[in-house]
Amino acid sequence: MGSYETACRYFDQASRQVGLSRNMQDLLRTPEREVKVEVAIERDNGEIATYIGYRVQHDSSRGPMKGGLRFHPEVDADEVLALASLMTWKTALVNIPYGGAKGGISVNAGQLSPGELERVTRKFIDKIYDVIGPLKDIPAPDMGTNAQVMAWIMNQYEKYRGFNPACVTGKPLELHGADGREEATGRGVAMITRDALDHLKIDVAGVTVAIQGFGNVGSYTAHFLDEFGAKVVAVSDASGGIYSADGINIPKLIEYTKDTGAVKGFPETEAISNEELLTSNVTVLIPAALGGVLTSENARDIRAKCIIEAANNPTEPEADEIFEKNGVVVVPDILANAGGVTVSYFEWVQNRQHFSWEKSRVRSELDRIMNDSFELVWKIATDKKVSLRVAAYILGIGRVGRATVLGGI
Ligand SMILES: NC(=O)C1=CN([C@@H]2O[C@H](COP(=O)(O)OP(=O)(O)OC[C@H]3O[C@@H](n4cnc5c(N)ncnc54)[C@H](O)[C@@H]3O)[C@@H](O)[C@H]2O)C=CC1
Ligand SMILES: O=C(O)CCC(=O)C(=O)O
Repeated sequence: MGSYETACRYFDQASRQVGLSRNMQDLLRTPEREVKVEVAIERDNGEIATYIGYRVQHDSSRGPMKGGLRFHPEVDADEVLALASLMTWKTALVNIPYGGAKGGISVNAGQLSPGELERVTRKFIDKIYDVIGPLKDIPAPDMGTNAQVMAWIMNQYEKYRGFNPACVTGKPLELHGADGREEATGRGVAMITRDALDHLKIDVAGVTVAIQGFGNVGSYTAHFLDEFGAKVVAVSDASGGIYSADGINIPKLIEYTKDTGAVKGFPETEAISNEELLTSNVTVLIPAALGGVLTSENARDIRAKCIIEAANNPTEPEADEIFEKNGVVVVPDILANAGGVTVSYFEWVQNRQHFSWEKSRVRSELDRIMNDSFELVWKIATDKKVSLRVAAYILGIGRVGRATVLGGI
């Protein structure tokens, strides 16, 4: 099943619950604009390399469109559309004044030199600068991109439009970034994990956790869960996984990966595969890498009581049904990983006001929004006797639907 078909299946389930008409469903699910561009650069060896870049602007009924930019070889039009639609429901769920968008380039960023990566980024902005902007569509980091890439985006955009830091978020602190954005998605995932465990009457202290992916989101999730006293026993990245029944020393692992670039070979752990990580004997499983990793093939083997979707779109609908039947609690991506876009919103607000906040303010506002959103979704799920995913979509779709009706088309 394609990524967008998966996203639509979840949208359809919630639409049926709220009794959305067929015409309204068509309107809400159809993207406003899909952009596909050639991104050609000269490589360091003088050869020409051509990549394809995408930006999908899904919905703007609640405000400028917002969403990350992914550099990964598997990026394609279907995946970017799916991710853009998730952004629409996510920004509505946490009630920040944005619509949804997403972008990406089908490229293996790890195989490019810093200079090549910069040229790819700048060329992409040359191709799309006229459709993005602080009041139109604001990119941010996602897989394979970081604060440096956001700095190049800002600089390139400003060559056309003049000083305008609110045109992109997730920037370095020295270039109008928000203190707290880098950690925000992982911090939000950890907060939501603690909220879910509280409702399940499980103490976060000592709870066993497995995390797939140890990039921005996975490593900060591990950091905050470790601070809360959880026992992270398994972690993986694209190079494979590591396991320790006694719990992995997360601060040391973070230092180790800064030096080596991978979790592989971390002392006092045993090597496991990514598939073994997913089925390891833990209470909490956190996919924090690619989409589509929990499938009908492996869902019955998952032993976790609770899955927190830090990654976007990690669960195929068949797997979701199996989890529901087996009583596995799944906190959906549009709630679990909304901390990143929430602090992106704070960064944009600061840039537009030319006034920066203390990190303590960023953290406390983030924590409040994440906790309030979780409680609201939990209540809808309980009242309507639906899964947390359907409840999260009901909340998001309801807000987008009402804005669309009030504003008109
Ligand atoms: N960066 C952000 O603020 C946000 C990210 N997300 C989602 O979180 C997920 C991770 O994003 P980031 O941490 O930003 O990306 P990243 O590029 O910083 O890290 C990705 C991690 O996934 C690992 N990985 C890649 N392929 C893998 C594979 N086949 N098996 C296991 N691990 C693999 C990489 O080695 C790396 O550790 C994505 O699904 C992204 O859409 C969601 C919300 C916000
Ligand atoms: O920070 C942002 O604006 C977007 C983050 C993102 O791409 C996501 O939540 O999936």
